[in-house]
Amino acid sequence: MGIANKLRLSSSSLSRILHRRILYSSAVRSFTTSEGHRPTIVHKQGLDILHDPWFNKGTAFTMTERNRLDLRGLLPPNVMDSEQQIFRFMTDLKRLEEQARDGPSDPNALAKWRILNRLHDRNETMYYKVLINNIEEYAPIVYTPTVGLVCQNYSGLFRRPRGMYFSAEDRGEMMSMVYNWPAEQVDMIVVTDGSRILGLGDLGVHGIGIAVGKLDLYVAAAGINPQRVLPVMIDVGTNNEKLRNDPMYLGLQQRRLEDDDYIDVIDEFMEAVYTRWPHVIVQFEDFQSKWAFKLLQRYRCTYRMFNDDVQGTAGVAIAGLLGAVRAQGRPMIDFPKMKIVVAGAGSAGIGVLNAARKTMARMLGNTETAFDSAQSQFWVVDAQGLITEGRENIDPEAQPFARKTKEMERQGLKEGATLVEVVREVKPDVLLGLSAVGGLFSKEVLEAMKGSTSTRPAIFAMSNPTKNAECTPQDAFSILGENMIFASGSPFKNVEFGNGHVGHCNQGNNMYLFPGIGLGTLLSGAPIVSDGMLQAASECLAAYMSEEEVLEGIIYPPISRIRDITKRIAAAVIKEAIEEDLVEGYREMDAREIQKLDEEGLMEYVENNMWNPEYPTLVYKDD
Ligand SMILES: NC(=O)c1ccc[n+]([C@@H]2O[C@H](COP(=O)([O-])OP(=O)(O)OC[C@H]3O[C@@H](n4cnc5c(N)ncnc54)[C@H](O)[C@@H]3O)[C@@H](O)[C@H]2O)c1
Ligand SMILES: O=C(O)C[C@H](O)C(=O)O
Ligand SMILES: [Mg+2]
Repeated sequence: MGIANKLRLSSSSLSRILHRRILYSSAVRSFTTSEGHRPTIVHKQGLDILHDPWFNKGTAFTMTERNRLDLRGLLPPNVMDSEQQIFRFMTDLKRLEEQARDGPSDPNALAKWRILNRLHDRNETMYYKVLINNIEEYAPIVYTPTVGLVCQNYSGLFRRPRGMYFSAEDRGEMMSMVYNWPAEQVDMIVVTDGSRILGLGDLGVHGIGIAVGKLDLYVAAAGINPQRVLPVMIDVGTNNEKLRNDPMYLGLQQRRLEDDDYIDVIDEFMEAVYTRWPHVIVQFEDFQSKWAFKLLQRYRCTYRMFNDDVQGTAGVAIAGLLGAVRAQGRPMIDFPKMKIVVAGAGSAGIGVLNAARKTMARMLGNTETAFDSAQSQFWVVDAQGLITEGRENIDPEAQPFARKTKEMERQGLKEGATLVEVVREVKPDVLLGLSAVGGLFSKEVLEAMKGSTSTRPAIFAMSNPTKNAECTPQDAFSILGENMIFASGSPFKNVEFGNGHVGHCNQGNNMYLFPGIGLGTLLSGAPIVSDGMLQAASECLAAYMSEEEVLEGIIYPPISRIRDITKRIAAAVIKEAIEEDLVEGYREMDAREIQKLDEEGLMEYVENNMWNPEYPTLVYKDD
């Protein structure tokens, strides 16, 4: 009996296997003959070779090979030898044993991530079906908070590369490198430089995990076709000394580029991707605040881009704050009366402050006095305490929110006052944290919130991941009582009071906005993401919760409804783009056809353009 019969193989599978064996034996021969390094001929390039277990060397491909085989940009920049690779692998293996022994609160989180990641590599359709059908259970694995742990352990977890890497070493090469990506069309890029990953600081090239996680939500929530998403890591070095000295680190082991050197790299990246994919949308993610604002200003009028931490977070926070107003049984229009203390004046905190001030001013009629009046509703505390005009070297982004010294004196507060002092004196309606400092809302601070003049004080502990949350819902409800409103950036369980009542823990995370902003922008064809489009997204989220829900303290939807809310947000974004005359069409739909759609038509248009994880029938055709 022949081998094919024995194994029940078709003749074509058999010839494929024999062909591989021939290649393999010739590969082995070439490395074992006395001639030493005689090259092996391969007939593959790019991702095909990385996905071929016979030829793949992963991070051990030399720079010459990366150039010769069109691999440039498809691997993290640090070239390793096989000894280093094995060291990395073994360390990871041992770490798994340690984690099982002394692991974090969910000892299975990383194991679940590994299993899902392997499925992602094997079968995209099945992966997204699993994710969509179990989004509540697995969003915390592929996204916040586990994605933070993944980035922290990325040198060990790295298996198959996903996405593209552009590094400081690639200057002058990016325009050609971008063609190494196999997809002819890319709709959505999420890019990071790894400088501020969640509240975990500078994780350098390992920050790629956050771009992968955000794009998972683009596919799961917004139905962006997974063949048309691209996670990108721009490696300009790292200021994390531990990583720079770690032999397992996958990125450039040098300090971060600064000033014009840094801008040149980002400019070159933007030019390269927009040259190949002129309609792509680029979401900037987890850039340290000093660059987040500058890059946003630099690109937002020329490219279809937005910064999720600045703009997405702002929209989600506004929707939640309006929910907190409604939860008091008051109309949204009462928002300008809210006193808000914000802890954290970085990219997220300032983004929220700017948007909240704008929303209040608009509600008050957009006059100059309206603007001043809105401004006086905020007290901002950063690492150095309350920000006042007395602050030396004040960050220009925070300057507009610096309180007047005299006015603060009247309130019994001075420059640098502590958070607890500010809360005690101001008695705010809302205490909102975007500080990345876990436990910042201490017992003392929460006790001070008891003095709030609101009938339903609200705590927004928005920092990620879980251990960076300013407080837990248990802490907050136990001190402030059942009536308060609570939201956190990472998911927590609701609090049971034991009397049949439940303290709702809302997840105030930009995941409720960015997928809809991206999808709406894509389907409208708008050349930029305007303030109006962002505002429409935020208003849509704010209006999503019913009166009964908000009165129960539910101010954000459960994640199980993320696909529905995303669809509505996308439609609202397109509607606003139509009103602003920004629509330029998408694929076969030209601008005029989109402009004619009514609300129902818009929803249908969005729904029809969302990818669903269904297997298509495949038919073979020779080239
Ligand atoms: N929930 C969400 O959707 C969401 C969105 C974006 C960012 N975030 C989280 O927000 C956090 C901050 O992000 P960022 O980009 O603004 O970071 P950042 O580093 O730019 O800013 C952090 C700010 O916190 C301040 N700070 C530090 N210690 C403080 C203290 N003891 N008291 C008061 N303020 C203090 C710093 O001075 C700085 O102004 C991160 O944990 C991030 O994960 C959450
Ligand atoms: O990534 C998240 O979960 C939200 C946000 O973008 C963050 O940086 O924390
Ligand atoms: Mg972020």
